[in-house]
Amino acid sequence: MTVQARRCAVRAGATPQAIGRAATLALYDELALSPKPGLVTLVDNGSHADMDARSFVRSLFALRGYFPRIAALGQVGAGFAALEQCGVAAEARMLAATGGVNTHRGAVFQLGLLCAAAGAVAQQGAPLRPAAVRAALVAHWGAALALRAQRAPILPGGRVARRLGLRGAAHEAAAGFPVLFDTALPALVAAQARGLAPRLARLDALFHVIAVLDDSNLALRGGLAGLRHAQAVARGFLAAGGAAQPDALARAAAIGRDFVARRLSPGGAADTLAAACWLQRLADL
Ligand SMILES: CC(C)(COP(=O)(O)OP(=O)(O)OC[C@H]1O[C@@H](n2cnc3c(N)ncnc32)[C@H](O[C@H]2O[C@H](COP(=O)(O)OP(=O)(O)OP(=O)(O)O)[C@@H](O)[C@H]2O)[C@@H]1O)[C@@H](O)C(=O)NCCC(=O)NCCS
Ligand SMILES: Nc1ncnc2[nH]cnc12
Repeated sequence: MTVQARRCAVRAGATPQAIGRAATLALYDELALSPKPGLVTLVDNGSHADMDARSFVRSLFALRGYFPRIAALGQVGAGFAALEQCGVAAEARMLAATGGVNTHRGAVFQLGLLCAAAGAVAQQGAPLRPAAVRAALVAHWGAALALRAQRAPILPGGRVARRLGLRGAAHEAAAGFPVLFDTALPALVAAQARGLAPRLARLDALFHVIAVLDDSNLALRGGLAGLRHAQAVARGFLAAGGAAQPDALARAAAIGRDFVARRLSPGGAADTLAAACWLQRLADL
């Protein structure tokens, strides 16, 4: 097979179905990571009385058709209104599957947009590199996202973020997901390059995200003080060596107990970690 033919064959793997399946797998990568301060894992509900691993698995199952669908919309150059309509319908399916519990609303938004951007890159026949996905997101829907971010937020998290002057999900998207591309993915890649196993590399990346993200879940649950506490604790964990520490898992579990005691849950950071896992999975398509 010629080099050119091999390249085409490689890109032929970047179908909306493959892009979307990678999103579902990446969300499971996130769910399965443990310990994860304040968040739901397969063995711990964190700071949540209303959801557990079953809620998230049901949610993933309900969203299994959404991510390929929105990637296909991106592939045909759909406008933001069509993406938003697709996302709203997916949210409804998610809520129906979870009995009204908000498991992946942020992931429906963040990973949905990213899948659409990956679909647009695949349509150009280009490799699904992170920089190409980021550029496609901004080029196709950057202006619409900037307008979307100006809309008065409806959700309690978005309202708290606006009141506190934080960059909530809508603003993070309008900025081209800087924490994902400039913090989460580089931290994940650097941890793997240092030889950390996948579990520890993902844990290290999660703490890098918690340390810098304006996570509206933390602000909603703990106010600005709660958000700043979580960020400071994450910085402390990283300053002590992060997930490379010999007792990293025990330290992360102790931080989890602290977050649960304060009812803190960095749901936005969890979604951003999942998106970083998804970007890495794209390289295999
Ligand atoms: C644009 C929307 C996200 C809504 O706009 P809004 O500005 O209101 O968004 P936020 O409230 O700021 O965030 C919504 C969810 O996004 C995650 N998130 C939080 N901060 C950030 C951030 N800085 N960057 C990226 N993502 C962020 C987070 O989602 C995760 O946490 C939720 C679970 O945690 P939990 O504490 O349980 O949350 P609650 O249920 O609210 O609290 P309790 O009731 O349990 O106490 C879960 O959603 C995770 O995914 C924020 O919650 C968007 O919703 C929207 O417009 N959607 C419709 C259209 C659409 O989806 N389009 C897709 C293609 S355009
Ligand atoms: N594992 C998790 N626990 C709580 N909220 C989340 N949002 C996204 N993933 C989550």
